Formats: sequence, C-alpha cells, structure tokens
Amino acid sequence: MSRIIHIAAALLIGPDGKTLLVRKRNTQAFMQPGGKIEPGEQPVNALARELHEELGVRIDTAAAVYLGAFSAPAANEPGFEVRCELFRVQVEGAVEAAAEIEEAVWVDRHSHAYLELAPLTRDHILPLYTAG
Ligand SMILES: Nc1nc2c([nH]c(=O)n2[C@@H]2O[C@H](COP(=O)(O)OP(=O)(O)OP(=O)(O)O)[C@@H](O)[C@H]2O)c(=O)[nH]1
Repeated sequence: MSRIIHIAAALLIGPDGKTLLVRKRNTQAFMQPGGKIEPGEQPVNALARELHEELGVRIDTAAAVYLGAFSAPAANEPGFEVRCELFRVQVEGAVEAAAEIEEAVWVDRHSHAYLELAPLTRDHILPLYTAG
C-alpha cells in the first residue's frame, strides 16, 4: 500500500495580502486549503474542486500559479507522507467555510506564531509565504 497522500493545495492570498489556513473538523492542526487529487485528475482541477467544496470559492485555473511540489509527514495519518502540488491563488471576495471546515483563519507574516500547524504548512509553505 502506498504511504503517500497526493494533494493539491493553495497558498490562498486575500485582497489584503493575508493567507488563509484551515482546520478540518475533528482535527487539530491548521493547514492549506485543498485536498486529495483523484485518479486521472489534473492537480489544478483538483484544487479548483476542493476550494469550491471547502470554501465556496470559484477560481480561474489559468490564473493559479504553480509553485512546485512539497512533501512532509502527513498531519493526520501516522506513517504517511503528504505530497503537495502547491498553487498560489488570489481571491477577491469572501470565503464561506463548509461544514467540513471547523475553522478558517487569515494570517499575515507575523500572526501565525500561536497556531498549531501541520508540518507541510509549518516547514514549507508558510516559510515560502513569509519570504515572498
Ligand atoms: N488539504 C490538506 N491536507 C493536508 C495538508 N497537510 C497535510 O498533512 N495534509 C494531509 O493530507 C490529508 C488530505 O486529506 P483531506 O481531508 O484534505 O482531503 P479530501 O478533502 O480530499 O479528503 P476526503 O475526500 O478523504 O475527505 C489530510 O488528512 C492531512 O493529513 C494540507 O496542507 N492541506
């Protein structure tokens, strides 16, 4: 059995430059919006589907900027690694978290210090955001 979870995720940037992290229901760590890529699905299409399901956000896939592939221990599945295709996505309107999202927070370069973060977000994605 594969011990790798393939996901597509967003570095989602709001109008004020903050970025959105989500905490899924019955989990502890904040992470990137996104989710698993289904068989045969293009990563950017998986991202668009997940952002719509989770946050009611419709994105223009042509405007999503591919930032690369990043890996880390999975936050919620012991012994698994998450492999993420990451896209930078700019959103203008409000986001509306679906029931599967327990909490969604906008953070800036300084305001995430006290959040419990998934390893991928903590070690790869927020450093990228902070440097950018
Ligand atoms: N979406 C997302 N998942 C992550 C991140 N970091 C990380 O370790 N993961 C792991 O990857 C798994 C992806 O599952 P998911 O629950 O987001 O995906 P999904 O909506 O397609 O799942 P489902 O259809 O099985 O409910 C999470 O359970 C989590 O353990 C991240 O930044 N974003």
